[in-house]
Amino acid sequence: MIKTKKIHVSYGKKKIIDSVDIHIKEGTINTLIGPNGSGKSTILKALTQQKKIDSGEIFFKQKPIQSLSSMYWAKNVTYLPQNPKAPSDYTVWDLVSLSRNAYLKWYERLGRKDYEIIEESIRKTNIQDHKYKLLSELSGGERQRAWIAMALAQEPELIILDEPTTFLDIAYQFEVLEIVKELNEKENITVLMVLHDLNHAAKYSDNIVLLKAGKVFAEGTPREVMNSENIRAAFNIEVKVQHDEEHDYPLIYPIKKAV
Ligand SMILES: Nc1ncnc2c1ncn2[C@@H]1O[C@H](COP(=O)(O)OP(=O)(O)OP(=O)(O)O)[C@@H](O)[C@H]1O
Repeated sequence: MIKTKKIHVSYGKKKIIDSVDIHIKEGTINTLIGPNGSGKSTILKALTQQKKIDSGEIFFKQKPIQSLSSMYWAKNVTYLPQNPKAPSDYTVWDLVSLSRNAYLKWYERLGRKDYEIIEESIRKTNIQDHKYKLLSELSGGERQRAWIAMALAQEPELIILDEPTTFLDIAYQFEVLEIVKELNEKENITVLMVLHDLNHAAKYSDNIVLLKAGKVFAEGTPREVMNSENIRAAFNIEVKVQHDEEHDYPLIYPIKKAV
């Protein structure tokens, strides 16, 4: 679905992303991990054309992204930044309904199908009890679900999430990631996200891209990427990685900072 070929990105004279190749297969969950400042958000911004690349190519379904119209992009790809902002007088329903604009001509109003999709998105993200509440009245976890409902109502093929679990307690973190997994499995939405929690990345991803200083240090399945050598080299910490029979993904136990 997305393929990058040797992309380079800078801020001013400072090179941030250095020859990065990423392959995102349709129908999979992909996670970028890496230390602070390794370039995860910058890659998401490059993929969503908010940050110009110096060189290289980015393809969405084999087409160069710069050749795609903003309307095509709005219908197919949703990007949720780290701290998405909406007017404080918006209710959950108002927020979710915004997504349907991509499907309407300027003179059209929401139709029956739009209402159905809005209600369904609210239901699937389990936020129906709060749908007429102001966003400012919600907890962090509820607000995050409202944003995911908005993303879903857009009926995208690809959802891009930058740290969707930041500021959430452990229960909400799981809830949000379970919703993401469900959207992937039931709606076949491809997911690309940034996560900081290595165990969450290992549990929820089909493919992990480990970044270090703007380069891809390792890429592959959680089992391929999440080993103590890779984690030590990228994060400078000692970890124990366990593969037990019960879990089909590696469990990572941080031990201490590496010396
Ligand atoms: N607007 C900007 N102007 C200048 N430098 C920037 C800008 N945004 C990011 N950078 C720099 O680019 C580098 C990569 O930042 P980026 O936000 O992509 O990293 P990240 O891996 O997402 O980090 P974090 O885990 O802390 O969110 C950092 O050194 C950062 O200081």
